[in-house]
Amino acid sequence: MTNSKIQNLKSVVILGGGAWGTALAKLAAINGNQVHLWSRSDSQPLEKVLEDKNAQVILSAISMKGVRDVASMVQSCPLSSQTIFVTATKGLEPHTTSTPSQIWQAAFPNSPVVVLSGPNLSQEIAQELPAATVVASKNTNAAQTVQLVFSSSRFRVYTNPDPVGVELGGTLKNVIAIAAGVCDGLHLGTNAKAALVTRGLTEMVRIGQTLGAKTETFYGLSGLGDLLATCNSPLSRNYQVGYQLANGKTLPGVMANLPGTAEGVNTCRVLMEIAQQQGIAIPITEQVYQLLEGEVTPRLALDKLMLRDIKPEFDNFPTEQIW
Ligand SMILES: NC(=O)C1=CN([C@@H]2O[C@H](COP(=O)(O)OP(=O)(O)OC[C@H]3O[C@@H](n4cnc5c(N)ncnc54)[C@H](O)[C@@H]3O)[C@@H](O)[C@H]2O)C=CC1
Ligand SMILES: O=C(CO)COP(=O)(O)O
Repeated sequence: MTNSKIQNLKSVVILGGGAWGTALAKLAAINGNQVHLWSRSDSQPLEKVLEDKNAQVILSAISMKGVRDVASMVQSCPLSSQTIFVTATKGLEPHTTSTPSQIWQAAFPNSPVVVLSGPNLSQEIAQELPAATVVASKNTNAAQTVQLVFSSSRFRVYTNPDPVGVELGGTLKNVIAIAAGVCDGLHLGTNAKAALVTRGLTEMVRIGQTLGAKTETFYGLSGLGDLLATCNSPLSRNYQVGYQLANGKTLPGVMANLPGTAEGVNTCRVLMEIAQQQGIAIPITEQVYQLLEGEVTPRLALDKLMLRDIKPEFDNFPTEQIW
């Protein structure tokens, strides 16, 4: 272990004993950090764990529906103002449309908050396969501390100064992954899949720009990288939702048998609210939404996308570059 790593050893508490929290706890432990994985089935209350462990880094891998409750539980615990919060949740809160990092930052306005997101299918990480991720924060020192906590020979961690972009990349791609599952479930071929994923990225960038993200971030690991991983893997729960809907299953039937959380289902609904409020064109998300609501069949959703009004490829292409 290098000197910088030894100096950086931290007391890390991971919140959420699901697939991702468990995988991240193992990654943090590789470097010799003291790691405690807390879940609501833990025999010890959260307050006691955070106090006993003197947590320096608290990472939340709670699914979106539980983030606000868990953040307010943590608020009532005595913590040092130096504590770094890390959020690894990929979702949006219904009605408030808040991202998980916004919820954590509002709960702890004086503490650094870091977003951890990337192409990280937890089952592959549990199998000890190599992967890379991004830790993003406005607080560079906090991002670098978290980078050292998780970096190892099988997990390469990059820092990034655009937490909004990194968080939205991981969140928005889940909706496109549902569409990719439909595409594969209908056996539409490689051309169709490439078109879907590429236009999906355009849609992600459009939403991201409206919500204050940097466009370049979407072309990195947390955007394109995660989009590629999730849209191409049957290990993705979001992909599975789309694949099984295309094979005639109902949404309640798919959700009942899904291992863990498919955040894209809820995210899609929140995105429709945002798009309507802000006037953003998100045609793929709109068809995924109608499919999830049972308003269209997978085939009709495809036809509606293919037969939209014809238009230029890019919204704002610099005219001097057009031949
Ligand atoms: N599994 C994966 O490959 C990855 C998942 N993620 C994201 O991480 C988050 C968690 O994903 P998974 O671990 O796969 O889901 P999961 O469904 O396996 O686990 C979710 C965890 O959240 C906890 N939780 C939910 N509501 C709670 C509440 N009110 N109080 C206390 N605990 C609560 C559950 O008990 C469970 O431990 C999701 O937002 C997901 O998108 C991100 C990267 C990879
Ligand atoms: O975010 C993920 C991979 O980076 C996990 O995707 P799913 O939630 O679709 O399984």
